[in-house]
Amino acid sequence: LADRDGKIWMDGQMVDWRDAKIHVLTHTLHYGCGAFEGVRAYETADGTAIFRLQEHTDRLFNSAKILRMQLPFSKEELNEAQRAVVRENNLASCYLRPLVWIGSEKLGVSPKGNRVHAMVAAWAWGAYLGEEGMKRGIRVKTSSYTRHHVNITMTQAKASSNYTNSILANMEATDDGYDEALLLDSAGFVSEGSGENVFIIKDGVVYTPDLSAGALNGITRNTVFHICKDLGLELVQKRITRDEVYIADEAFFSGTAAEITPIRELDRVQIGSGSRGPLTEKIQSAFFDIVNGRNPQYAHWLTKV
Ligand SMILES: Cc1[nH+]cc(COP(=O)(O)O)c(CN[C@@H](CCC(=O)O)C(=O)O)c1O
Repeated sequence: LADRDGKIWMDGQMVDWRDAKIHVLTHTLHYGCGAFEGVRAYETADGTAIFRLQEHTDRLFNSAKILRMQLPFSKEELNEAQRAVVRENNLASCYLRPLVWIGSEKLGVSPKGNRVHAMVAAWAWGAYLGEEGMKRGIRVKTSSYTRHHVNITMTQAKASSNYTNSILANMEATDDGYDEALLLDSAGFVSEGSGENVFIIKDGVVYTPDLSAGALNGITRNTVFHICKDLGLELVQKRITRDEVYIADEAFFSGTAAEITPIRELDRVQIGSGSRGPLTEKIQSAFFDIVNGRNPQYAHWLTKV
């Protein structure tokens, strides 16, 4: 990803892609205390627009607050940086990665006195879990790694350091021939995927783990809440067990990168028909209508670049 043409917004300046470098003694590189966002821009009939930009920027600032990082830029500056990066790279649709990190003034556990930096990059990124998976559903394995306990890492922060847990879970699952991992919390209840929130559907009711299971408060998860309301589907947040997933009629992941990705089996147990379920398809279709600007009710969620 490092060797390409383009521009990256870095600490207030638009720099050439290949020049967007940091020193090897950068504090976050060693200790992982940084925060990031995953944001998507979609091509609408009215031009390219970033989906729920403000919510993502709000979460980035909340993540930084939780990590006791004082950001040197305002929310407005970060919003404008994201719009500019999409324009500067002439991207009709893309994935944006804002990142904030702690600089290289000194090492040692305490980063006090180190400068806090910010950057935004954007690039074209298709179906996170594959086009086929979006239609047919993917194969998921319950991870042998436990999702963070809510007081071991800060699960409402999209913190870089939280992702070693995700990386290991995802690599174990794909090494075992699956598409993604599903992590349980320290009490054994379903939490989320390595990079997604999870939903199941049973007898027409949509369920998702409540946030006490350590899942990130996903913006796409929240978008699904609105879609369920629009479709007249009851949505319940509750503790979910792995065997409730086995006997569900449908299941899917939600995320900015993953969008709405159906799950067709967990641990080689087929879920429902073993393919994308009918309600999942309705939710997925409603999602793409919204992000592509075809649903005027959600025009306020789209920020033109
Ligand atoms: C752990 C986790 N849980 C839930 C979500 C869904 O949150 P939201 O995007 O606000 O609906 C994401 C986003 N994962 C981001 C990073 C993916 C990556 O590979 O990096 C993303 O989807 O952009 C997570 O990383």
